[in-house]
Amino acid sequence: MTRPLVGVDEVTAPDWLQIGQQAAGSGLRTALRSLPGAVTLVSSLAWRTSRRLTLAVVVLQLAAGCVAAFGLLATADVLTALLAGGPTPDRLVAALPAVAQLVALLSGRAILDALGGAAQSALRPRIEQAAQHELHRAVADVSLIAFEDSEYVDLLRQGQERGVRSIEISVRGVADLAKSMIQLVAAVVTAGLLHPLLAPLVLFAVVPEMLASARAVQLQYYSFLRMVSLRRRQSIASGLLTGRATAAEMRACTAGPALLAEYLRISTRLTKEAQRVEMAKSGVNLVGRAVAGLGTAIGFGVLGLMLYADWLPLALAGTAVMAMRLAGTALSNSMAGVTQIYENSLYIELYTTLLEQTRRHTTPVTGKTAPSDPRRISLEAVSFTYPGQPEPALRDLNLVIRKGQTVALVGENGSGKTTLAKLLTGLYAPNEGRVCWNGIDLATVDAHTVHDRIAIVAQDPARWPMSAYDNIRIGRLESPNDLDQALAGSGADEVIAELPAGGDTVLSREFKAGRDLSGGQWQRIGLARGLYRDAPILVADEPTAAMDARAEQAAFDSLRRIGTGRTKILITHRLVNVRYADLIVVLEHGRIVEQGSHTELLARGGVYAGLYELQASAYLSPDPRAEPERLLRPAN
Ligand SMILES: Nc1ncnc2c1ncn2[C@@H]1O[C@H](COP(=O)(O)OP(=O)(O)OP(=O)(O)O)[C@@H](O)[C@H]1O
Repeated sequence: MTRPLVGVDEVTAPDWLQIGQQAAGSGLRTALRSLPGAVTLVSSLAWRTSRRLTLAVVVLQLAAGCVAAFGLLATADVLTALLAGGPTPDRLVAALPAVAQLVALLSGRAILDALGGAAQSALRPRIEQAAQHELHRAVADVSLIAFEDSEYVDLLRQGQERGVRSIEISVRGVADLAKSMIQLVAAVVTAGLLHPLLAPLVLFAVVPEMLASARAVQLQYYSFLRMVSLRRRQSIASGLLTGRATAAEMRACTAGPALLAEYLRISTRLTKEAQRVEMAKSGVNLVGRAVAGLGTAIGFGVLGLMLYADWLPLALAGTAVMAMRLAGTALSNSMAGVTQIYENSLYIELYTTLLEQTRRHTTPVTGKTAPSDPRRISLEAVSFTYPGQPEPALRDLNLVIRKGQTVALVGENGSGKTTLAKLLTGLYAPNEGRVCWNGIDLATVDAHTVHDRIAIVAQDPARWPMSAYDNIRIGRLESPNDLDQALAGSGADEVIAELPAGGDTVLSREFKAGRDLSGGQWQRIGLARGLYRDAPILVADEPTAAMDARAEQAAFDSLRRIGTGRTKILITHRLVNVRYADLIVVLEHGRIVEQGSHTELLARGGVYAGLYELQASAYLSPDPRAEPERLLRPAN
């Protein structure tokens, strides 16, 4: 097989996939045992969503089932009257009260069915909304590091897409199952009342079909689990082919045909798998139906024998046939309900697993708050490894930052600057050691109280599909601040002045009247957001990488000007901008190799001095072409 162009062919299945495989591979009995869990989840969600509607659905279904039983008994009365002795007109007249009763019952059932359907239709979207809301609420609080765990991210997508939809579908399954079970009981009891032998007879035909459809569902789910990784690659490839982010480079690199071929390769494998599963399912269903047909024939045979042996009057035999038909329909409807719930219960399991994992990735609420204006931020023997990575990104770090200091984190690509900033601000928790504010371990306080004290200006700021003003205000929506100061300090005022509707222009091309910005313009908006947030700790991670020289100068000037009481952590590769920092921390391969002021570090002549001189010489050299060798030599 050729090496995939997009992603990798996953060799090890994610943990949540194995949970699903256990469920799908454990045979019908275990599968049936998983039903109560799904029914309970759906019912409790329904109950929490709307007690009134849930009660209405239950009562109406129950009533419809009872009416069906009485309908059967009324049918027996009609047939008994019609098949009794005497002249036909007399028999017809005698049957009239039972006929009227039957008509009333049939009409009643139709009304109950309609009302039950209406109550169910009103309940279903509400349950879906409740399930979605529960999930969103849980995921909104999940620790940031969870998004670095590819298994969790995959489970999140699958559980959200399929899990929530499956809950909605299962509501119908549960309601149908309840209704048809009631009808089935009514039919079996009525048949048993007519003759005890008739009760088991009505079940004969449907059991094989039931077993077959359960097996077919298992096959389908197995296939879904096997193809998860491939399906993810398919959706990524499709996004690359049609997405805006890659549109320009795809054309400029003429990568379209290669991506198209990759998409075709993946989708062909998926199509073949789908065909294979459909064939297997058809085979299983065919066998089930053949055996079910045999069961029906045996049922009718036994009924014929009972008539022949005179164990049953003809009128009751007629009712028995109707009871068999009702039971048959009810049983196959129950089976459809069971199948629907079973099929969806496997996906609902994804939803519940997702909720569990989300809670596992969420730091429990302790009720303790982080210091509101930390005087001292300290790292004590901190190490940090990204989930699933063999090597730590940061090792054994010790560092103290004091309130009001400007601290610059410098180092080559991948040295750990961004990761360190995330640890200092409580966005990530260390695997070893402690990150403390005023001596309080951040692991012991509620995460949102830590987040409340920080502002992040990212290199690639979030591009909210909102107005330009709201893109800045989202920095602190709950307590409005001085927008003008943030606009002027970041240069975002110049960006907004050029927008067609000023600050009210929506910054997204997904909307007709929306506008997009250049990378540097977005950085100005991101900086304005950070300034507007006005938090005691500000992290600026390559905040000016895409800005022009004048904007960069202005941005660093305003970062320098902002409140002396605020602690600023700057990450930048342009060392000219960090000379004024109170503390410069130099990272190499996840370790702090130097720290001190600009003058101290230059005097030391170490890594920082080497990097600084390299950059400075690039500007100072009268003719850079004359000595390219020296400029490119790594610092020692
Ligand atoms: N999400 C992630 N999952 C796994 N490893 C990561 C992740 N993000 C970063 N790393 C790894 O952690 C190390 C530190 O990365 P980090 O982004 O902190 O470096 P950096 O110094 O900020 O780099 P740059 O200057 O390029 O922004 C690198 O080896 C990087 O490959």
